Amino acid sequence: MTLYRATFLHTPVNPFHHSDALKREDDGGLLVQNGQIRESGSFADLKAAHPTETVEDLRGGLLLPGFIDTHVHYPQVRVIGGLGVPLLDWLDKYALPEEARFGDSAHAATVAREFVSGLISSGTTTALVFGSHFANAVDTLFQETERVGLRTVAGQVVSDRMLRPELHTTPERAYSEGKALIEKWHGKGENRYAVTPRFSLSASEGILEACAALMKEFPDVHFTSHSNENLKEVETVRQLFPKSRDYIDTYEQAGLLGRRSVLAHNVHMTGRELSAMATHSCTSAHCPCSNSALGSGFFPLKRHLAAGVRVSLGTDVGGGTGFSMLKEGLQAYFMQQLLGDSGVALEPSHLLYLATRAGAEALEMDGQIGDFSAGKAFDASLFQPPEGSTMQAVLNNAHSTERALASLFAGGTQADVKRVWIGGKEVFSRRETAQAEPVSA
Ligand SMILES: O=c1[nH]c(=O)c2nc[nH]c2[nH]1
Ligand SMILES: [Zn+2]
Repeated sequence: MTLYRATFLHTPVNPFHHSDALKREDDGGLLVQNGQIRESGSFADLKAAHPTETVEDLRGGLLLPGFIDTHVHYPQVRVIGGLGVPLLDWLDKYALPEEARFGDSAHAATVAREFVSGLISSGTTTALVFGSHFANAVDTLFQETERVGLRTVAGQVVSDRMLRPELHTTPERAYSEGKALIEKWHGKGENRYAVTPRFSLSASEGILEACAALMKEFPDVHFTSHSNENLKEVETVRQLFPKSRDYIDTYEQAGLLGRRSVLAHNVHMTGRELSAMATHSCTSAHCPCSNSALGSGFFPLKRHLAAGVRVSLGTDVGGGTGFSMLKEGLQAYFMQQLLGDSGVALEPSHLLYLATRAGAEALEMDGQIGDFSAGKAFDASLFQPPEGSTMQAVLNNAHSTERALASLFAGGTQADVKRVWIGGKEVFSRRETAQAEPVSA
């Protein structure tokens, strides 16, 4: 066993429901055996109870549960920064031309490495990933996540209209390729499968039926898609599905909504859509950097909370601006502040929860990951700014651990991630003199 000694923070319960949800140990201890936290508390108590265990001293930084990114696109790493256009133009101009390249297996493999290392070097240890339209590229992604050890829920993206011909499939192929990927990867190591129609705009009823058939056959797979992101998209979906009551209903009628369903964005929601999401116990993945970059709008967090809809956080790379969940937390905070009375005044506890435990709940993995309670996997990121950096001065002089956490969300970047563990295995360690690189498996 290893006894980690660190200043740590976590949110074992939901701060939107419990005012004292943020737990912190200024001189804490986490006793880890076979990748699992056995005991969690103050270092002095754990040391007294286990005097002979090896101590690993992580003091000098902040140890947080690994981030859980619940909406991120594997084939969009290289289009980060396509600014200045709204969603549908952004897809045509930036995302889809790049995604069409993933039929090339060498390109898919190179970007899979860029993608996985981008996530873990940002402190993300679990991700719900929009895969590629090409089954081979999804297979390549799973090989890379398995090699590195990233906890991954991912799937082949399926569509049969309004994108580009090379990205279109048929309901029959969507079913057969999805089934083969599920049989190969779902439940293998830390990989799980998510049935992933791109969005109702590009998915006929036939594609949604094929998705539903997969979910019926494999009831414990996940479901993810986009919804209600952009007003032009919402209007087009309304015209394409005249029998549906609204956007959410296109998925609901197909039988795709449930406890393991995560819908990204949900910026433009009717009251009925929010109650349908609450009824089906699904999650909204809020992607504030993407919503800002694409001018999609303000996420109605207050209405989600009032309706009892789960909310988690996603970077939405590459509509989003990078892999940092710290930046997403800050942007979520900014946008809620700008909403005035219609916004929610987010505190550091909310930001940490949204970036960690909320994602675990969205994926129904909260019994396993998301915080530092005993029984959870040791998925953790050590934030320790480089010597001489501004962030080091700020953290070293913070008046409290909670203030340090707020400062980390305000100014922390990938450069501040020093070490990352998944299931007790170190998957990233910053080189002090060279570019950050993942530790190979
Ligand atoms: O932010 C987004 N990124 C995408 O790639 C996409 N596809 C459909 N809808 C989308 N929204
Ligand atoms: Zn997206």
